[in-house]
Amino acid sequence: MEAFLSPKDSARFIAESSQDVLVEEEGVRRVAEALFDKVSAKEFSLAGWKSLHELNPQAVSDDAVNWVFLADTLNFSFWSEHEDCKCLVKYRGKMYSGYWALCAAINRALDDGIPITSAAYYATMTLEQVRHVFRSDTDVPMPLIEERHRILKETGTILLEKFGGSFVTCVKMSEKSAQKLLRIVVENFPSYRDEATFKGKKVSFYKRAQILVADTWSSLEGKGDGCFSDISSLTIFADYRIPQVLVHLGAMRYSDELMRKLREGVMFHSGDQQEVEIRGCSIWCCGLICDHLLELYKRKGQNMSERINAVLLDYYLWDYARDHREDMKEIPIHRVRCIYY
Ligand SMILES: Nc1nc2c(c(CN[C@H]3C=C[C@H](O)[C@@H]3O)cn2[C@@H]2O[C@H](COP(=O)(O)O)[C@@H](O)[C@H]2O)c(=O)[nH]1
Repeated sequence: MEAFLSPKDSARFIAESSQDVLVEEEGVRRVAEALFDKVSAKEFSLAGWKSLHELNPQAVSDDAVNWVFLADTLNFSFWSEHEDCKCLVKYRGKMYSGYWALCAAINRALDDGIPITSAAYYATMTLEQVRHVFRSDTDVPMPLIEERHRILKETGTILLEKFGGSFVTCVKMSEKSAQKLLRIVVENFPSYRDEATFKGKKVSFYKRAQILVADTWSSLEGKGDGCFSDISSLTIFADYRIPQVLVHLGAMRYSDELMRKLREGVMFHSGDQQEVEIRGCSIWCCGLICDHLLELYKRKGQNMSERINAVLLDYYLWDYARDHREDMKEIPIHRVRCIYY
């Protein structure tokens, strides 16, 4: 059977023949120049994963790695039909939305003595128990709760049967290779197979699998089993926020026809040509931004390959998008209900 192109090769292929999404070379250069002084900031650092995000586990431990595995297994589709009517989770006096609502619900369950990060527990949860753990503090529930229940059972069962119930087993099997861990995840856990067919070719994005490897790297602080020698081989994670911020910053552009559909709130389906173009061009665009950033430092005699990679660029842009929601409201997200991002 024909193999899937890697996310990087998929992005190149998609960007070369994309019709409704364009990577703006001049915009890429401008974004790289604007980020030049940010590279040394904590928002662009591995340490920022913990220091900037109070809900992320702060310890270097097996529990933290299994927390990351659970969070990234459910890390998809948080957008709501109406911005002012969405799932919110209150945790320790603070309201969280979107992806952070998921993390707040996980930590709320742990505080309540529910072993939600243990595969032995989530492999056998009932739908009612899943509804309770991920309950919203508004009358808008977390989207796709039935799918989340199905994925918890499937993923938990596989982790128990093949890896002794802990994602740490997978990490150790990867022998400090990000690509090997990515392969272990995609080959063993079906819900992570974020793939499509584009103009006759089998392409992949592996958004949740790649962010799982990245978050594992961050949780282990890039040390010990998490000292991935090839972490720079990952691409950014093609979600629905990164495209929005790339268009907002002028590094990417949508055709008038696509922008009209986005503004009308048209629902796309995973694998649609325009949806694949948005995701593939986002990956390609960020790869070019990284390349240009490295080049700018190289011209100053500095090799920044340890400080600049797609993971850290992604984290920075994603957090930027979170903090500039109001500025970006003219650029609609693309709406897909799926389990991949
Ligand atoms: N590309 C990219 N996509 C990311 C993340 C994260 C969370 N990572 C955080 C954890 C540690 C890091 O420091 C990050 O701060 C979630 N998502 C995706 O966004 C969407 C949710 O958006 P909203 O509805 O606004 O919450 C949804 O598709 C989700 O899968 C990321 O980092 N990069």
